[in-house]
Amino acid sequence: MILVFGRTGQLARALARAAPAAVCLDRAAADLAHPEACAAAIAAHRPAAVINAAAYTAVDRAEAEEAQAHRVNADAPAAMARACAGLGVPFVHLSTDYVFGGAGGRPIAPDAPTGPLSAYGRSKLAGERGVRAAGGVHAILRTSWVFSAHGRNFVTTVLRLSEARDALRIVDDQIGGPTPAADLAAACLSVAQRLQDAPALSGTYHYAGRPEVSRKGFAEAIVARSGRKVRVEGIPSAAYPTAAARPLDARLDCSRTEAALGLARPDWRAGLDAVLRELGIGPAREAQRW
Ligand SMILES: NC(=O)C1=CN([C@@H]2O[C@H](COP(=O)(O)OP(=O)(O)OC[C@H]3O[C@@H](n4cnc5c(N)ncnc54)[C@H](O)[C@@H]3O)[C@@H](O)[C@H]2O)C=CC1
Repeated sequence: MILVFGRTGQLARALARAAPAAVCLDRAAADLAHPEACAAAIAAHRPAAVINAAAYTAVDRAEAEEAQAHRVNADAPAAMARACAGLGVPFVHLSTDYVFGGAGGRPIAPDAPTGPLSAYGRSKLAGERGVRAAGGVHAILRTSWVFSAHGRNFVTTVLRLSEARDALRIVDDQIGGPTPAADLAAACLSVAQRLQDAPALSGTYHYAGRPEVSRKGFAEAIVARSGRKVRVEGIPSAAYPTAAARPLDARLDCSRTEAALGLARPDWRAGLDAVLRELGIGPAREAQRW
């Protein structure tokens, strides 16, 4: 049995859909603000593998709640990783492009120097370190720009705003790889399986959708493929101040993931069309811009 921390988030929902036999724990069953409760849950369920799909993901709010973000994103995964190491079962943990500064001008390799710009990024980086320090069989999957039909994400936000406005102002100087939650879930399950057979594959991997795109380009694709009529205008990040700074160039180099794990990068356009179908929005037949 696979044990999943998280039940209502984007990734957790996609995991539950892809692996109906998985046991998914919500906050009432295991609150990541109490790391010892997470370790106890692992001991109680004695799973074959553990995937941590829960996290403190309120990037801007984390600036004012760094201690809480650290507990959830660093202390809890470290406790989970130690519990997994004790049982000898693989632990799959999710991390983020926000552990990087994003000024490199080229896709970022997994062993590139980190340099988070935000409290959220620092908390996720500390989580990575805690997971590695536990010394067990593990994979840290860094991903970016996750979207699905559920919750607040870039796709659902653009769709919501496009109903109410004539024009959207979207930053055009941030680039990255949008990642469908469904593909990310499949990747997590695949990695969990591979680690059971080949623990030496333990390590840090990048998994993000392709092709790389600016936030504005992503918004344009959402508008076009959903048949909305709203205009998309580009603005610099400097014109859209947020509490937390974001990396401008968050392209993740995923070649190690492809070579070592056989996981190809998902095409986010296909994932976007699937999300639009799930939401009953369409048709996604506008002229392909790529
Ligand atoms: N959403 C994104 O664009 C990105 C996400 N990630 C990472 O991917 C992973 C999955 O993210 P999503 O599914 O998009 O996040 P989400 O925000 O959709 O879901 C997070 C889940 O964690 C749960 N949670 C928060 N605090 C908790 C606590 N104290 N105890 C128990 N559960 C708690 C929430 O209830 C929610 O169900 C996370 O590790 C996140 O840091 C990485 C890069 C980008």
